Amino acid sequence: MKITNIRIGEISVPLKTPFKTALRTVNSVEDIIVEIHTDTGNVGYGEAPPTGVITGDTKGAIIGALKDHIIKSIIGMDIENFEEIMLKLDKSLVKNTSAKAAIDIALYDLYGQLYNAPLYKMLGGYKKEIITDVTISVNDPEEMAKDSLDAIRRGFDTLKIKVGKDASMDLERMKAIRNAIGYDVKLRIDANQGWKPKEAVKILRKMEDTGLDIEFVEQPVEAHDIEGLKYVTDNISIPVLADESVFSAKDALTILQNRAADYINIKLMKTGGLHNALKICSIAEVYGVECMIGCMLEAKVSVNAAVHLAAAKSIITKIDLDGPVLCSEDPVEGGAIFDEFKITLNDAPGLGIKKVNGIRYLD
Ligand SMILES: C[C@H](N)C(=O)N[C@H](CCC(=O)O)C(=O)O
Ligand SMILES: [Mg+2]
Repeated sequence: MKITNIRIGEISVPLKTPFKTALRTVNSVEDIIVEIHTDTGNVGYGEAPPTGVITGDTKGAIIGALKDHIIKSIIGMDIENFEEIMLKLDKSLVKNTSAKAAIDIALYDLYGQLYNAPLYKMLGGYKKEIITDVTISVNDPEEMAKDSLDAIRRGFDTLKIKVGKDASMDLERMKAIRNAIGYDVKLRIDANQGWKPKEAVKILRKMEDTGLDIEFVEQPVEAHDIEGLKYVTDNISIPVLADESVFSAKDALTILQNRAADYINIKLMKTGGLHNALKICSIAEVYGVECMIGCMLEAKVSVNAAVHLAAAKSIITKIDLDGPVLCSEDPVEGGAIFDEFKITLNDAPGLGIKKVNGIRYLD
């Protein structure tokens, strides 16, 4: 199964409501899609969202990385030589993890098709169904309480609450939500780097003292501030999950060796795809540290790949794969079925994607 052509396109999918974090506000998913075509007539699909404030990858940078570096380095190669293709992909240029992830995902899709097996079974096949949380955007406390109640009515039993914007309001936000929803639903919070270390400890201790029952706090401080992350982890009881601080397997090792966080959030757009995400799973297994699998604002192609990984690996115990349910439309035919909180895999080969509708080709 030789790679004969790699096509690049873009899709645009409006969100149901604006997505707001401490880092950005977004109204639609604007992602790059890749199709890897082979001499056997198979097509592998991949996707990359431009999340400049987190990965540094803009739309132009993703297209440039694909056209000027990555495609040239793997065209003509045989999917049977999978390890060799992955080495070429890694070495094609530094950083640019989103462009690499799009290609890595499409290659794994073809790898599954080559051996006629669904990807989650090839990676471990731990389960076939997973349950995701849903994100509540950062707004004023009343609106967040209302959005949380709506999410519970839709069946979600775990909410990921965005905080870290106008820090003085964060305690009020969480009190308003807890008062509205009661204690049967899990609340995890994500500050998206919005606090300083001492400020984070102050706010989180108040949340502890108020009995808000927070499952964990995600990325309280700036991504590069590992010392600050450790300071927060050492000084509160709520567990800390590292997100923007961990891109590579080496980053994960540094966090775990220093006990700078309690959990790791794996995202394919940070790792450069599944092959590096698998390395983080192995490191976490060695340390006995559970992982979350997350996504950026992504449609169903790349989130599908994350679903396969989540279903394959027992070390992934927390799921934040709500990208597709935040979208108002689904451009993807085939693949996993997203029914609000419940995500069910099927046993079609690879990712099981039949078609992506509405692609505007850029080649
Ligand atoms: C969409 C997902 N639930 C999420 O919250 N991801 C964010 C980053 C998303 C983005 O800005 O595109 C995160 O975990 O920080
Ligand atoms: Mg996060």
